[in-house]
Amino acid sequence: MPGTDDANHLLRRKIMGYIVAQAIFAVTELDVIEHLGDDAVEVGELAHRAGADRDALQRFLRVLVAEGLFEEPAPGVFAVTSLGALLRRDAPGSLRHLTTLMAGEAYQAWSMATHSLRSGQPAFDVVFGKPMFEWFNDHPAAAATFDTAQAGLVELRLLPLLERDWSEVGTVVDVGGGNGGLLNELLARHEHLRGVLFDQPQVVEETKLALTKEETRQRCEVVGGDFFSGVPSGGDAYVLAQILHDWNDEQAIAILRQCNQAMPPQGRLLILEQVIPEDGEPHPARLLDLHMLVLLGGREREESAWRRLLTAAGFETLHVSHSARSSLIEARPVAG
Ligand SMILES: C[S@@+](CC[C@H](N)C(=O)[O-])C[C@H]1O[C@@H](n2cnc3c(N)ncnc32)[C@H](O)[C@@H]1O
Repeated sequence: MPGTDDANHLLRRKIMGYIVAQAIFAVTELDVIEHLGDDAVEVGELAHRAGADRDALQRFLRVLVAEGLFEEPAPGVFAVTSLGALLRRDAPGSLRHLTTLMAGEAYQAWSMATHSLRSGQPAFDVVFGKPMFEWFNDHPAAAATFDTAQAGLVELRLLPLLERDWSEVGTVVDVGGGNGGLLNELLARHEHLRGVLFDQPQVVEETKLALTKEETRQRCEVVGGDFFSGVPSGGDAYVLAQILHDWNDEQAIAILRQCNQAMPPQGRLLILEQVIPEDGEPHPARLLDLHMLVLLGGREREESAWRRLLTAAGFETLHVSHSARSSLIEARPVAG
């Protein structure tokens, strides 16, 4: 086709990029991938199963065939590719939860991205009238969806934490532990560990229900509070998973200082985040960096920025290990 490779075509695709994302959100919301299963299904039948308009579904799917999520082995017959199958609810490391987190309120916040560009402040607050976590406090159903999606992504991020040597740790405090998914996994795999789950009071009320295994529940204390005012003391290790990227440097240092004050001199701080590679290459963490700005005024950080932040909060960085899905930064309080 003439002109497909030229700059005009390339740029038009980028400008219209949110159409692809929205098409993915929409077919995910109608469970199209679940309705297809492993079969190739005629679009009329698929539309019936998913409760979609036949013509619209065919047009949505053809956009996503071009994006590699579906294939059309015969005209009007569709099947899921291995890429699309990553959105299945039961796929190991399913990315379905990521679509939940990118759609809805998050997507609406992006409509005011220029505000973030001008001011360095979160667009979410302008669109919804208050900061995101405060807004969630007033909207429990949306908060529950957010918490469930966060917990669903835990599987992707957890590996560097699980692979760590926990033999020296008795009690682990999960600061901002959400609905307990991470601690659940950790305690289930390491039977000697005791856990303290710490989050906002209204979040931990829900969390008590999420600690599914009775045996795990017995080894886990659930504490409500505000990590800007203090965090539970007495832990050997303090986990901050996807917490500090929600906040700007000043706020992140304030949270880190609270952890520093709560932990013993030989304690360990374990930060699980996406670290932006310093090489300038495209990376999902770079996109997430802007997402954190638009939603929360937060940021993703390069390793050098993490080290600076930790130093400012009275920690010594011990090591940083990178895996495909997340990085684990380990630090200890500086003596004195
Ligand atoms: C992005 S979620 C991360 C949840 C979990 N650590 C994970 O990895 O899935 C951020 C968490 O910080 C909690 N949070 C926000 N502000 C807080 C505060 N002031 N004190 C305690 N927790 C807070 C939220 O309730 C939420 O559960």
